[in-house]
Formats: sequence, structure tokens, C-alpha cells
Amino acid sequence: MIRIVDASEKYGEGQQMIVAAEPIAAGEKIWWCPCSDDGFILSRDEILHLIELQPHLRNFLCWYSHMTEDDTYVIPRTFATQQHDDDECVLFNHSCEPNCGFDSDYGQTIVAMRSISIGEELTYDYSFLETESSLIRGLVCECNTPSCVGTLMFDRYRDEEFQKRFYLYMSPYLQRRVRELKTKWYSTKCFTRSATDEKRKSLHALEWIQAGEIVARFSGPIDIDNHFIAKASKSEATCMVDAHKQVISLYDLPPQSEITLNYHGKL
Ligand SMILES: C[S@@+](CC[C@H](N)C(=O)[O-])C[C@H]1O[C@@H](n2cnc3c(N)ncnc32)[C@H](O)[C@@H]1O
Repeated sequence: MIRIVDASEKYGEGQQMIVAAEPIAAGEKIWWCPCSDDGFILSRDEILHLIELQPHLRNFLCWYSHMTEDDTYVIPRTFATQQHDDDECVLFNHSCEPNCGFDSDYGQTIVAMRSISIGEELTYDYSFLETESSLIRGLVCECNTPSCVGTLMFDRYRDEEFQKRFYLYMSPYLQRRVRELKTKWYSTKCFTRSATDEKRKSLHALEWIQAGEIVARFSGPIDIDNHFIAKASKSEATCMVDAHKQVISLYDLPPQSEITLNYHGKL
């Protein structure tokens, strides 16, 4: 059903792509990705540490990892040899007007979203899998479609039009993130980190946050068990909550700073 061909001209030296080897009908299942079952599961910090130790693995780790949860990345088991063997699902490229997506019942199955002709490139939108802390955030898109967004920031899941069109084609992780936006909203400048000693998740700045910016917003009770914002003493908290249940930064917060609140004081 599919063929792998050279794509150096479109995406750059050494790049490959998947094309349809026969006509594919809308809704047809194209590929079942084994990587989520077989791959190594690492946090963002663990991957960045690995890249620091072995810089030659950077492209492999960043290109072929995908997110299955906040701060949870699956990388092909073969990363040490830099081969992707039969995991051809890693060769699907991104398009801002994709023709494939994920089957919402079986998140690991790639299906055709419309009929596809022989020779047409098979693509999905990487925003069906990735959020702002994607390891390829900032990739300049070469999909050449009229609705190309340019630089991929992986915040498209927040857009209501995008949700309406593509919710059913997003991975289970992205679908959950879309649902959570209604009750537990975090700024695009934040990311969740799970690599603390107690394995409790915590919220951090992904990029520079200025004093007075809205960092998060809640609709329910602001309870420490309800979200990932850690507690701190009054003098150490980096944020406060305003009358509209918005978490506001008290200071300029450089990347990596932890978002913290003083839960004992009046929130
Ligand atoms: C999962 S791999 C896809 C397969 C890749 N083409 C290969 O041959 O290994 C993701 C990488 O492919 C390239 N890529 C995929 N879609 C792209 C796009 N729309 N624009 C530019 N580069 C893209 C980027 O280098 C990206 O990091």
C-alpha cells in the first residue's frame, strides 16, 4: 500500500517520505505503529541529558520521538544504532493540510482522512501527537500547502477550528489535552515536568515569562491535588492567583523556572 522514497528535494539532504503505492480510500487503515508498545519511554530531561552525552544522537532522538503524555516521549528501541528498522511510521512527514490521522479508537493506527491517489505523499499533522514541549518545536515547515503555519510551535490543538476539524484524528494524549483546556489551562510558555524525586509532576517555564503574565487558569477549586503547580512559602512563591482564578507570575521567570504558589496564604 505504501512506498518509501527519497525526499531530499522537498525537506533536505537525506530525508525520506512515504507515498501511496496504490489508491487509498477515505477511512482506510494504513499503518499500525508498534513504537508506542516497543519503544523506550523517557522524560524530556532524560532525552536532553542523553543528547548532551551523545550529541550525534540529537537528530535521531528529536525526529523519531513522539509524545504519549506530558513529559513522556517514546523513542524507537533501536536508537543506539540509529536504525528505524521496520518502524516505518517514523517516516511520515508533517503537513499543515494532512491526508492522514490517527484512528481515535486505536490511537496507534494511522488512517486516511480522505481518498489518496497513487504517488501522493502520506502525511499527518504533527500537532495530532505533539504539544508545546515537543523536541522539534520551532521546525520550519516545508509542506508548501496554502494553509502552512510556517514554524511549528505545537499549540494548534488550542485552536477551536483545528479541534473541530481534527479532534477525531488526534492521539489519545492530544484529545485529553484538548478536553483539559476547559478546566485546567496552562500558557503555551509552560511545560509539565515529571522528573522530580517524588515523581510528582510540576509546572515550569518553557520560555521566558514576564512579570504579570497569565501562566494558568482554573475553573474548579484551586487545590494542589488538582493540578501540577507546586507549593512554596509566601516569600518563595513565583506566582499568585488573582480574583478570576488566574495564576499570574510575580517576577520575570527565565526558562526552566518552577511555577509555584503559596497555598497557605489567601489564594
Ligand atoms: C519523523 S521524521 C520524518 C521522516 C524524515 N523525513 C526522515 O527521512 O527521517 C521528522 C523529521 O522530518 C522532517 N520533516 C517532516 N515534516 C517536515 C515538514 N513539513 N517540513 C520540514 N521538515 C519536515 C524534519 O526534519 C523532522 O524533524
